[in-house]
Amino acid sequence: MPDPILKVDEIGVRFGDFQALTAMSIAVKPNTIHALIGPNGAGKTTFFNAVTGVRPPNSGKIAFDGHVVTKASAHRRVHYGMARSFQVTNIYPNLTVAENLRLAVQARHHSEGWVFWRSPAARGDIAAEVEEIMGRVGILDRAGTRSGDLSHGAQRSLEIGMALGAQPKMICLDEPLAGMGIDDVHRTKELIVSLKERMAVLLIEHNMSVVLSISDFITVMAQGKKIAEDTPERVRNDPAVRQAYLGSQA
Ligand SMILES: Nc1ncnc2c1ncn2[C@@H]1O[C@H](COP(=O)(O)OP(=O)(O)OP(=O)(O)O)[C@@H](O)[C@H]1O
Repeated sequence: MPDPILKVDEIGVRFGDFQALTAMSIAVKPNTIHALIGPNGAGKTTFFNAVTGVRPPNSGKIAFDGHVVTKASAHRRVHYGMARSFQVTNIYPNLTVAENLRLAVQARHHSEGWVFWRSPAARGDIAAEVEEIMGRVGILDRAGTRSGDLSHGAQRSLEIGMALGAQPKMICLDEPLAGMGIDDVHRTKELIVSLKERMAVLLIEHNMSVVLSISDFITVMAQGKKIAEDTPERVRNDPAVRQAYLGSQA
């Protein structure tokens, strides 16, 4: 059994007097899709923010790939191999798809201290990588399109592509299917499944049929706490999970 790439132990997040997260723990294994679900306000985004360094927790511990990152900056976490789709979304709408991706790939080379990326050979490597990413996320035919002119679905694909430019060990996707039409949902679902060949995927997603069909593990949250964690099959039949969802709709 491989060690988890992400290990979160009993973290808590408080906003003033409000305890938004209480003793949340999770272990994400390499090359798996681990989904985080729960009714609105359950604390999923707060948890993501704690994991990715947007808002570090008030208590508990977070380890990523063997490094304790509980209080580390978002930048340091990226350096260790954590990516978050919208965080690297600094998509420049006036640049083309290929130009945006080139910036993402170059940023990685730069942070690796590889100062020769301006050489013709390195430029060739970067161009090949950009092309490979566009192929993977399904926007190769949009290489020359101004990013601001992309459809919503293609823009989300570009966001994921930008995150892939960092060659992460884990990618955090916050509602990647939100606002997508049926075709884009299907394509993005296939893309997410393909990601786990190379990395772990931590996913917040409200589209339950997709979550149940692609996840290896599901953690269910309600009111800032973990209420269940299991395979999709078992989570689907868990009475506490049904109660949490029904309760939220009442
Ligand atoms: N900056 C903040 N200050 C105060 N309360 C906050 C803050 N951010 C979130 N909360 C509260 O923390 C709780 C958890 O919110 P969070 O956004 O993490 O839930 P969520 O599970 O992501 O919900 P959704 O599915 O609707 O996105 C909510 O009650 C929310 O109002």
